[in-house]
Amino acid sequence: MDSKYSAIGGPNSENQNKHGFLKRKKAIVENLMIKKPKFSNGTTSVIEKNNCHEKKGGDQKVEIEKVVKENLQDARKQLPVYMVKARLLEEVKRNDTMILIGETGSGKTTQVPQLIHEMRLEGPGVIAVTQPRRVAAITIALRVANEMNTEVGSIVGYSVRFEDVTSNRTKVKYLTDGMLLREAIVDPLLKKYSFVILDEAHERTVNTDVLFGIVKLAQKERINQKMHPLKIIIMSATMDVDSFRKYFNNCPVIYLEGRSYPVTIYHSKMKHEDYQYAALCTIFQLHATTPPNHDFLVFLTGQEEIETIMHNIKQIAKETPGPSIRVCPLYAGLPPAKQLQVWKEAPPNTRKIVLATNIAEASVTIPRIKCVIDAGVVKERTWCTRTGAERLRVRACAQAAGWQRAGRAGRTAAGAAYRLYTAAEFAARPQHNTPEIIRCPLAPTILLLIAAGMEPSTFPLIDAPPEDSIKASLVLLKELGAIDNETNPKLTVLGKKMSAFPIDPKYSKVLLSAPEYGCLEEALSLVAVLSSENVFHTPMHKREEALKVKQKFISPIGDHITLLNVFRAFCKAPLKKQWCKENYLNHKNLSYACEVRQQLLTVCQRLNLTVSSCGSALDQLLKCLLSGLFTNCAWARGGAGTGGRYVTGSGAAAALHPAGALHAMRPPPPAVLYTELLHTRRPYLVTVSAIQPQWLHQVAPEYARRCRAVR
Ligand SMILES: Nc1ncnc2c1ncn2[C@@H]1O[C@H](COP(=O)(O)OP(=O)(O)OP(=O)(O)O)[C@@H](O)[C@H]1O
Repeated sequence: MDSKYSAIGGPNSENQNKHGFLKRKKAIVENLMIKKPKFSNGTTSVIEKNNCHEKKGGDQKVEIEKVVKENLQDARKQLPVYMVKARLLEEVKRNDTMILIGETGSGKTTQVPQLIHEMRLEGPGVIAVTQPRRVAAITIALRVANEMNTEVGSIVGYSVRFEDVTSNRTKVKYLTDGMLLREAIVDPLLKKYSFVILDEAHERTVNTDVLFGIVKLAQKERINQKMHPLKIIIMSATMDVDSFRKYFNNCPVIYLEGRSYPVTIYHSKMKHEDYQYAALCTIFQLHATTPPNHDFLVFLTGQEEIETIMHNIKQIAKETPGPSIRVCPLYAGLPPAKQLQVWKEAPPNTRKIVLATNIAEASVTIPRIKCVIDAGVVKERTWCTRTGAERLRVRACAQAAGWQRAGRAGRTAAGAAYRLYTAAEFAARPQHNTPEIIRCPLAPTILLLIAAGMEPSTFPLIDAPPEDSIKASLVLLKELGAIDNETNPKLTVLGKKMSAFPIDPKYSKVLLSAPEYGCLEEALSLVAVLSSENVFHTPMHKREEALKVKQKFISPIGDHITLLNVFRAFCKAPLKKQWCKENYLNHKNLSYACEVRQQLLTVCQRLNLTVSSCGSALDQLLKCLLSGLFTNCAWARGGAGTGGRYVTGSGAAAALHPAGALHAMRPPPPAVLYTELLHTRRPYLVTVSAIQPQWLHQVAPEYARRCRAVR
């Protein structure tokens, strides 16, 4: 491991202040002038030399496309996986279950399914390849279709939430782990598939963990029923092999050696208090010293942070010599079409800087990325079973994530990864992430398991979640009316309908109750907005102005109606982009909410629900919301101070979030309904509406009795 890198222009006493980067811009530019580090240049790959073909026309275009296709095949053949294909296929034939470990970029995700298909080992069945993230499933399917010289949606397809690009001809199907899980509800034996390849197993998302159990049971049952066998392949570059091997009955583990291109890792020589600032410094130092065709990928924690840094890069770039810069954000809440912009080639002499969360961490290849800048942090949610509070915190990511991130450089040429933390800090980190199943609410997963006919208490999991977490989720599902009892749960008619929606059961209950309150029109809009990221855009430098504009949407009833006002106004606005800009709203997130609404409406229509509007009777909408979110009530405690002090149904004390519509209300409402109990610096109720205390007794009498003691 190399430690040549010392983070350049890192924070010092002069330029450290708490007012954002713009005040530091001068310091950054000055630092650039004085210290120019010597970093090695990358090399150019065959694919890269030819990927300008789309701009040419006529015969020349056809000619160039042919060369690109040939080069794609040449590039494939150079991949470590391809080089050992005969041996690998032997192992695939011989074993029903196997674990495949290979370096990032060795060709596991793109090649293994293709090789299996080329030999027709899948027979009449389909090869499913799961990915924890939709952007990976889509881009890999596009790449593999290209390599196989076919259109995506025919032999190669993908299926992600709200988008299915497959057909009867599809033999290699990339899909998110959540989608395969949903398919398992309808067909727990996964009969359509002859292979299930679970990729990026180290990520340990709750969906992948559950799928491990589903495929294990399906494989066994298919043998019992003398059906065609189900082959299982577990893949990763960085996983905890021993526990997986034990779980899969000591199946063989195949190690692949070699990677496509080298990645040099550089660690910071000193610790950074402020990783955002260190990231900016590093971006501009590398910008000054690397050729323009070296694109950068920077790992940060979330949308707001990405947008702030994007703004700062654009400002600093105006005063910085060198090639032009194109900044591309990449985070989960970004609408899918916007996410794919990242794969568009930048114009000549322009450097692309991708600012991403961990969604770009595994599986994806963004061509031309030669420098990865890794802040080494991730935003993680943990859940407290007792209070129902979610804690959102930025924490150091595991070593496995560090390796995955570094692996995003060196995909199409040699690359480098700059870690904004020291080698000692890296060594002190845990090797793997805590599995998500240990720290997240389980009601959605348990509902899916029951819907698939599984028994939650005996379901085989690699790591069992805490017992109280399972119990709390069963109690919630019972109170939502999704199951008949908690000890030997069976799905009710309502529960079956709830499992048809690809959303949290609390929200599917809201939609299913809406016809009773005559407000499905509004409920659909509200659930769609709540399913998307923050619709308000409050830039740091225009905060006052943004808050002033927000006032026109604010409802005295609270944040839910405020959100509905925003969404309705957005739908009516003719020039949406311009309108959002003027109103400090996030156009991307509102557009995404529109797409989600359409999808949810389709499910409602399939279930024959009556879509009607409650007009100005907004109490109806709040009662309907309460039918799904009744566990999210809080009551004012005496001596209401700033923001109001509340206690939730589970006894947690929390304050109204300062950004909420009710924060300044005096006196604070006696009872509220909140969407989230979030613990950042202190516990806050987020997205809150005022309700009448007696509504809870009308809407959820059983729960109201249970939590009376707390109040
Ligand atoms: N969209 C793409 N554009 C250009 N090259 C690509 C693309 N996708 C894959 N490749 C090439 O194929 C190689 C293998 O990618 P693949 O995703 O199969 O590797 P992997 O072993 O699964 O890596 P990881 O563990 O990081 O997911 C990449 O290193 C890159 O050279």
